[in-house]
Amino acid sequence: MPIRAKKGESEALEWDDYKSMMPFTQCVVNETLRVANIISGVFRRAMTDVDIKGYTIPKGWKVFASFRAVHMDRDHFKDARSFSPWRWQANSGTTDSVNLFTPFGGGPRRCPGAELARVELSVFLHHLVTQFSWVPAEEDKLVFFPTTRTQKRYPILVQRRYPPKRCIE
Ligand code: HEM
Repeated sequence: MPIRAKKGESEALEWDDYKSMMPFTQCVVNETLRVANIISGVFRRAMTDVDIKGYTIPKGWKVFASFRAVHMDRDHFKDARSFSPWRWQANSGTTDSVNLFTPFGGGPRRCPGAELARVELSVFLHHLVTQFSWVPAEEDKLVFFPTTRTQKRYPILVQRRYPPKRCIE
């Protein structure tokens, strides 16, 4: 792993090491969170009357802010239903503002575990793809409603790789 190779044998990996490397893994994590986030949105209560795009959300009403609706909107993400990590390479992956990609919510209640979740996903993906290979155990089907998921939870047959695959990031 290039990150490990840059450090001394007994030197621990640090946050900056992780942040400086694995750029494509970050794209895969982003794309996974865009297409199949476990959380599809958040509830908010209007503390006052809120005017938005010609509508009024009256004080006290609850609204559901659907991240999923935005993340799967073709106007913002080309071929929105395609899993394409490469879309995150060129730019932020979206056509404009940061509010178009909010898998961890936003504002003062934004998920405090966001970076931990991302690093855990990155470490998991690194070990999965470098040390294991897999094939589908049975035919499965991808569905997009009410959320993105596989009908049979995508059962797989896993094999350890000998030797492990080299990481090229
Ligand atoms: C992929 C993994 C995760 C996703 C997609 C996720 C997403 C979210 C979202 C959407 C919210 C609501 C944010 C809002 O209301 O604007 C939230 C809140 C929260 N998350 Fe996460 N989360 C993840 C992992 C984690 C982890 C690993 C931790 C802690 C170790 C964590 C701790 C929390 C806490 C404590 C809140 C409540 C924050 C508050 O209400 O002030 N989450 N998360």
